[in-house]
Amino acid sequence: MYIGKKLMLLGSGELGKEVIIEAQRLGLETIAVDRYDHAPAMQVAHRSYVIDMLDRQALREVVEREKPDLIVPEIEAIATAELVKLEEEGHRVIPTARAAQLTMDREGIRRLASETLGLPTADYRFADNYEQFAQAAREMGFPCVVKPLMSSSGKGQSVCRSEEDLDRCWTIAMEGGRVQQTRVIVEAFITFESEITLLTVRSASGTLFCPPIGHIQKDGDYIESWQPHEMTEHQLAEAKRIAGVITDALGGTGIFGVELFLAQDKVYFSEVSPRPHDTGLVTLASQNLSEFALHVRAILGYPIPEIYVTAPGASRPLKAENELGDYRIDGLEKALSVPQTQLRVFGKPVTKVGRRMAVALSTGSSVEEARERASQALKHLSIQGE
Ligand SMILES: Nc1ncnc2c1ncn2[C@@H]1O[C@H](COP(=O)(O)OP(=O)(O)OP(=O)(O)O)[C@@H](O)[C@H]1O
Ligand SMILES: NCC(=O)N[C@@H]1O[C@H](COP(=O)([O-])[O-])[C@@H](O)[C@H]1O
Ligand SMILES: [Mg+2]
Repeated sequence: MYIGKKLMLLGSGELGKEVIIEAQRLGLETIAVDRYDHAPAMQVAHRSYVIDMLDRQALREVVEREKPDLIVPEIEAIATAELVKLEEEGHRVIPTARAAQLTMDREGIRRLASETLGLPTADYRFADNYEQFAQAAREMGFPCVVKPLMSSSGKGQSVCRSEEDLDRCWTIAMEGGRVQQTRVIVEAFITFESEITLLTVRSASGTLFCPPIGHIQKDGDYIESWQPHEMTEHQLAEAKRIAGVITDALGGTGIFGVELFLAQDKVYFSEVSPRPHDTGLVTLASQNLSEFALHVRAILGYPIPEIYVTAPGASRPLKAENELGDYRIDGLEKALSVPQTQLRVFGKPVTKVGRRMAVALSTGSSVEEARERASQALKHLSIQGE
């Protein structure tokens, strides 16, 4: 068997599963790492390890044991200081160890974007304890958005609507972060018309932008995405400018999900993932090369001659409503009877409230048709306890 290089994925969820599949298509040997066993990407990788990825020593041990050519972070919560050291010692971290470190928590990336690069963002304050938090919220005004520094998919996030809401929001933030810490960010609430992810690829072919992906979020997590999203010429130009500036500052090669809010006359930078983005799952159906294929091509230094939408597409994730140790997903047959529709079932070992378990992907002759189909397909799916 020809195996070119060894790729180690740090984080092995649904996004990583697709990365591993694409890596294997180009002949790579793949290793999946995560904090729990039987994670989605582990089910398709050549080998896997279960470690606490926030533990510097555990991370070093697995890297030294496998000596991968490429270390590919898939989630934020990794001991990124150790990644910086490993990079200094000659290991290659995607896109760069500094990018992983800056985006690991909200403070690094927000200060870089706003204070160093001068990109437009919501006003914000950081707070270390309840008193500072209450003061920050009053300064931002109500409503404002409260988030733990290290969390994703909306965990620990809430909108604080009034003085009376402070206690509730503080408790949510303290209970929802990925690590035990009290520091939070309080952001001014932006009333936007729509929000997008501008997938941006840094590659041997230069910096390329995918057509914009529109999405809707509920409780800080995405519930629907579609591509392409309609934007004015001015909005698109500004979105590309912002994405170009932030991805140049992070450097390296690979795909980045640049999250932007589109308001009446302004485009705001929200955050960036230096890796495939959940809303970009739609590209599995709608693009000539998915965001996962693009990530792998870019990090291997291969050319990307063009990126285009093959058909307008939409995605709808299936989220669990209960915590179940043993579960099955019902309704696949009906969902797959919807025209131009595919499913990805992630194979996560257990459900949790709000956990994304599968996704419906549809295309159509218009974004509206694709959205309608994905929503039809999703309605057929349900999660049952065994
Ligand atoms: N300042 C804000 N004003 C208005 N809405 C906001 C603001 N910040 C976040 N949101 C809403 O909450 C969503 C999630 O926020 P954010 O992307 O910061 O969270 P996250 O936990 O990092 O999510 P993910 O990791 O899935 O990208 C945004 O996409 C947006 O819909
Ligand atoms: N917004 C970031 C995102 O979507 N990340 C994706 O979710 C997985 C964690 O899922 P889990 O919490 O269900 O284990 C991550 O591993 C990644 O694939
Ligand atoms: Mg986000």
